Amino acid sequence: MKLGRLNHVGVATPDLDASIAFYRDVMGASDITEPFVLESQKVRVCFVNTPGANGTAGTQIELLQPTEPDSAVGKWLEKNPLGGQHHICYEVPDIHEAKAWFEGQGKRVLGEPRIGAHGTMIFFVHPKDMGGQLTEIMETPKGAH
Ligand SMILES: CC[C@@H](C(=O)O)C(=O)SCCNC(=O)CCNC(=O)[C@H](O)C(C)(C)COP(=O)(O)OP(=O)(O)OC[C@H]1O[C@@H](n2cnc3c(N)ncnc32)[C@H](O)[C@@H]1OP(=O)(O)O
Ligand SMILES: [Co+2]
Repeated sequence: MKLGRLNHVGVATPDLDASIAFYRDVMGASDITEPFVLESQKVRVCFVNTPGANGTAGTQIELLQPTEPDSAVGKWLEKNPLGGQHHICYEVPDIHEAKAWFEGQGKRVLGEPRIGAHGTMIFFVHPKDMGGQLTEIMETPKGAH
């Protein structure tokens, strides 16, 4: 498998609108997308775009507010009520090759690949098999970079 760029850091929050204000007013972010609901993950989500070098797209902060307490982010917030860093997402050229790669090393892939917030296929690898880090793997969008 060929590891691609760091696509985003997932940050869970109990209050998405307050977090948007924080990134805008405290962190000086000037490019924050409109929030939308992704039913399949039970989250309301938006992206803080950070600039890359020489005008390229940088890494994103993915702000996540659960729409239901009984969800991955809802359960995590129960233990971490202030919110904070929830997962990290790397791009790969081929999602099925990446799944076979991790499974071949005995890592627990959580469910089947599905469409994520960027419109390409994603899967998650269990944090207990990844040094404590919930890891999202995302197929690079066609034509990107
Ligand atoms: C916006 C869409 C999408 C995108 O396109 O980018 C997203 O990013 S959606 C993000 C939300 N979705 C997910 O997180 C899906 C994958 N997650 C899961 O399937 C579950 O959260 C989980 C990782 C399997 C944990 O679920 P569960 O076992 O039911 O929860 P527990 O609370 O019992 O946790 C067990 C164990 O794991 C530790 N844990 C849980 N979450 C994390 C985390 N984010 N980072 C690190 N560690 C985590 C938890 O603390 C427990 O440990 P112990 O207490 O030591 O047992
Ligand atoms: Co994510």
